[in-house]
Amino acid sequence: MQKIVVEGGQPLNGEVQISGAKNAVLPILCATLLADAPVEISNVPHLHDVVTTAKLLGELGAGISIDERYGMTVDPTTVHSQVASYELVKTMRASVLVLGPLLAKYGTAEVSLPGGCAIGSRPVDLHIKGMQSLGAEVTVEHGFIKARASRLRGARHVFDMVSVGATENVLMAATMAEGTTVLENAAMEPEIVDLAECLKAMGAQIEGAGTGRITVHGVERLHGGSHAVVADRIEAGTFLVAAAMTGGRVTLRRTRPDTMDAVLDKLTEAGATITVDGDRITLDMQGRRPKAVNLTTAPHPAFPTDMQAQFMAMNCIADGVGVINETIFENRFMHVNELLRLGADIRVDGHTAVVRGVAGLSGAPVMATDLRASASLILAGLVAEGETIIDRIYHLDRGYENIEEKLSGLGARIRRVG
Ligand SMILES: CC(=O)N[C@H]1[C@@H](OP(=O)(O)OP(=O)(O)OC[C@H]2O[C@@H](n3ccc(=O)[nH]c3=O)[C@H](O)[C@@H]2O)O[C@H](CO)[C@@H](O)[C@@H]1O
Ligand SMILES: C=C(OP(=O)(O)O)C(=O)O
Repeated sequence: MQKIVVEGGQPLNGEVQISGAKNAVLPILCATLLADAPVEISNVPHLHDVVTTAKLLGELGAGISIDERYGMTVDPTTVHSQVASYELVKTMRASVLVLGPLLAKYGTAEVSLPGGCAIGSRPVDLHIKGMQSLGAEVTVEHGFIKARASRLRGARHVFDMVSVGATENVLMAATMAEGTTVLENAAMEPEIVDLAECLKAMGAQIEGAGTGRITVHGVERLHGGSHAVVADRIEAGTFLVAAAMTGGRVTLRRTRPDTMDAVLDKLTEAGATITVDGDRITLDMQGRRPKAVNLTTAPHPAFPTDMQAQFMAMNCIADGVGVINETIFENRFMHVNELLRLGADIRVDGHTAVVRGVAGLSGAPVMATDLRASASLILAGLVAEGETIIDRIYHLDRGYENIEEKLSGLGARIRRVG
């Protein structure tokens, strides 16, 4: 099995280009199922999850073509199946996002229940309730969500809690429903705005994406179109934390700074000088040690749960004590025990982790448990003395494009072995 080996001690310096967002491209690829002609998606990141989604769309019958310039064209006109198998859904829970498009377009969908994952139980009840509000008959049988509706009907739907995936699924379904849908307590993440932009390019009528109330006027059909995926704010944040932890100076190209307020504020609080120039973000730490920061994860625009593990790694070597509250997922502290193996001082009590900064970490073999946990271990490895060997990096390949090449380009000593 492949591993990543990091030798700590190099401050990062230089420029790096940020890829398209994993959490935007996955729903967008599912949304292409709604169209009645090919849809071209550009700025597609090379990620394992994108390959899995392409396989899923292919299984449904869609034609997929890929060009070298990070472009992907999905031709949904050949779709002949409305069944998403357990084999694919279990490896990537975002597969559940084909439910809304298939149901809206074909009046039927059978999608395997995704099950939980390392970070929490992750139910899909809110997705199901949303489809029921639009008039679908939904049952759960033999591990599958089975949904039917001759045509979905627009409705007012209030989400019980803020969910990115449920908002996306119901938004996609509503685009082809009869009449108007109003989604209240909708998630406001930038990836939802990007999905709505893509749907609009396909002819959907959507207002209010990026706010808590999204209004959708259903249309009879969606046509082909083209869309460029928004920059990955989590990848960008991960590189900024890497620069801050190593006392370096790094410029990110092709970012969307307006989607990153909470993360940029926390990095400034940690002592970094941040400069934004159009789509470029420069972080300069001038060799200083970061100051510990307190943070609480919450839905956008508050601090993202997908950056919690990386900031925990930074607090491990920061000056002072940082208190981290995780409010989104019930089990998203799996990286703690691995960071402890590197010499960190962290105490967990329920949803709170108290991190006391230590003068230095020491490299050791560690195991990645989930995507962002893997990133936090690389970050810790960049400052640890000696070698940190990270196992189970398949998690990392789900969501980071060429991370070791990008970090090497900034001067890190990192390599993939095995
Ligand atoms: C592919 C993708 O975009 N993944 C992101 C998406 O995941 P995902 O869309 O799965 O996350 P949600 O926003 O739905 O989850 C938020 C919370 O709602 C709960 N919940 C969700 C749905 C539901 O039907 N019932 C329910 O109880 C979840 O268990 C969790 O506690 O948003 C998360 C929160 O920003 C991010 O960490 C993930 O990276
Ligand atoms: C938790 C994440 O992804 P997913 O929802 O695909 O598991 C993530 O991107 O950090």
